[in-house]
Amino acid sequence: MNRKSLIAGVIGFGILAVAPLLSHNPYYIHMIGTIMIYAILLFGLDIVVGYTGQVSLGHAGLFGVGSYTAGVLFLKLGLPLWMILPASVLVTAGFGALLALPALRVSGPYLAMVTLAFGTIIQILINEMDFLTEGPLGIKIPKPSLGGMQLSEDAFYWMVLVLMIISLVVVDRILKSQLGRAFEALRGSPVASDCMGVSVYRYKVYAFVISAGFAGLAGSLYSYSEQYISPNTYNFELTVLFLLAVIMGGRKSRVGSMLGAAIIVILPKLLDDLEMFRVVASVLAVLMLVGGAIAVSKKMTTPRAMALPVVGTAALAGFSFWLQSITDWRLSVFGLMILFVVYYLQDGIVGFVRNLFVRKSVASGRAVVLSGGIHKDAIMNASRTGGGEELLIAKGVLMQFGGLKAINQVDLFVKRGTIHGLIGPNGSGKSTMMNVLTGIYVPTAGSIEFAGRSVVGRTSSDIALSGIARTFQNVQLFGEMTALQNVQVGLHHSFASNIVDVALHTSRYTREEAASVERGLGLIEFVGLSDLANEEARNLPYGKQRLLEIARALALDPQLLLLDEPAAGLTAPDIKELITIIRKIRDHGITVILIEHHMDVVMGVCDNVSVLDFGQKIAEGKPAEVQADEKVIEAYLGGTAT
Ligand SMILES: Nc1ncnc2c1ncn2[C@@H]1O[C@H](COP(=O)(O)OP(=O)(O)OP(=O)(O)O)[C@@H](O)[C@H]1O
Repeated sequence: MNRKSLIAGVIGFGILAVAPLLSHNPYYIHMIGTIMIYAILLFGLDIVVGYTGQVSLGHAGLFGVGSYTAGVLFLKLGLPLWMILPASVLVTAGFGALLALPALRVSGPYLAMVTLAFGTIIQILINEMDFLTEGPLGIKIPKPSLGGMQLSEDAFYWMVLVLMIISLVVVDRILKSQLGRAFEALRGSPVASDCMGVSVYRYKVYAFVISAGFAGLAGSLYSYSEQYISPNTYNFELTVLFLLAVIMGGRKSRVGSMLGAAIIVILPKLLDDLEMFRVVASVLAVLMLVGGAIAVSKKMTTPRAMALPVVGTAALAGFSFWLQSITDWRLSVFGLMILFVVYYLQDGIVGFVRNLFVRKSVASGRAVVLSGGIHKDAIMNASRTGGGEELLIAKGVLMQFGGLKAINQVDLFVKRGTIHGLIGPNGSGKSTMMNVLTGIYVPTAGSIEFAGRSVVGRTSSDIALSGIARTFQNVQLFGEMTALQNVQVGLHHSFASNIVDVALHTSRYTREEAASVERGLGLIEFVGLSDLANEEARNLPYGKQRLLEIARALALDPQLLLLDEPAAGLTAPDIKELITIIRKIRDHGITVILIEHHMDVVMGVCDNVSVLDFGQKIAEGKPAEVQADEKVIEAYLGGTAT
């Protein structure tokens, strides 16, 4: 956390801490308490929505599980607060796992439907299981006691504030650790994530379970806050409100979650009061006018693009003064505001403000100081045991897509410590072979052995961890992450620390994190991108992105590195540099399979070359032999071999 955020945080939380002393109106204190409770839930929901990019419509259900765990444990067993809070977290995390394990096998609209169904089932269960939950009657819970003393409204408020701050710190730490990077990576490119040994499915489930834990904590605090819980609270509207809060506040931001929580608690109340609504609509119109003027003057947008939101908010302000009563219009106005945010503030309020005022050449808040420790020899030497033997043995590999045989009975033998070229005309099956070797496709027939173990049928992440790393023909970087963070995802396997280490920043975690930064910078230096380590990957030129993919793949400490057209998009000097890099990689004992259309690269670095045409292997041998082969010249080089 930088100094400015720390000072802003201390001031903000300081104001929240003294609020009960300044305002003696219990209504407002209760309202702020509710916002803080919702914020705890939204910190967790943002992990799922903002970081892993999944849609969950089940969080009202999870919130309900947390509330009812607290309610039932109090009602039936009379347990104290210090037992009820962790129990609610654990039970809800368990329900989160129950939901996530089957649900996360699907994605997109299907996931939305499954989570929605979960929320509905929870509500029905709470209603029907009256032997446990008292059904529609609900459960009454008094304010909790601590040390034998029942907490007053103010004391409870302070407890919620402390728990919110702890939740914020824990979530922030998780998201800045290897776990957070895994969450972000699987959103950026699921296929690359799996091929870096970060199992997409497993980390989606982790994200869901962690998020459910926070929903459980929020739910149990809510039951104490309201002192009465009933099934109707945890309905579909609430789940939509939670999702909107994350989007409105701004995803991937803790401030955004707190802002979102404030909006969903305060806005409905504001819309109950016409005078208040007029004030809010007028302030919104002024903010939009000023914000729009700044954005246009900074050339971040065009006057034309700003015209509609400025006129729209001005019209809303005018409309508010024309209205006699707001009751009939409440839902329509709420809906309009939501539409406005979805259309014009897609990065939420925090994202909008950030774009407006912060000049970002560097990804916010995550720049790593480059001075000091760079790992001098960041590439691990691959084991050279029994040099010269075959590291990869593929026999009779067939990959069929419907009637098309993309690879047809191909044998491939790759010797340890060599650079093996795989060439052929467009559509000859080279990338398909890579995908088969890395578990993205399961071959229709044939066997593939890597370092004495079969690859067929294993998951991509398992294969990656066993020592096969790759780059992609269509670059698959994690675009919103910095170059260094991309490489750190490749170093995920070097972390043994768990979520507790991350939350407490134990010495094991801090040591591993520091080592991953050091090695990551070393690998970035190895591919010549040192001055771009803190740049978001999506902002790098295409050629540099390819080099970054190589650094990320090397982070896996592979024995075999598959390079899929690494020279595509590189300038002539960059290609020379690339050839040097590939040779240096081989010198570290790492075996390379190289797909490339640039013949000078293939001829310059490869020890052996296999040639594919229409899915079949038509030639194999030393580069010079292959170059002179009649069939190759006919099929691939078109008689222009030099
Ligand atoms: N998932 C898929 N479904 C159907 N057909 C596929 C699939 N993947 C590849 N193919 C087909 O398999 C054949 C081989 O494609 P592949 O991408 O492996 O060729 P390539 O040699 O890598 O070509 P290029 O040099 O253009 O990348 C092509 O005809 C392609 O359309």
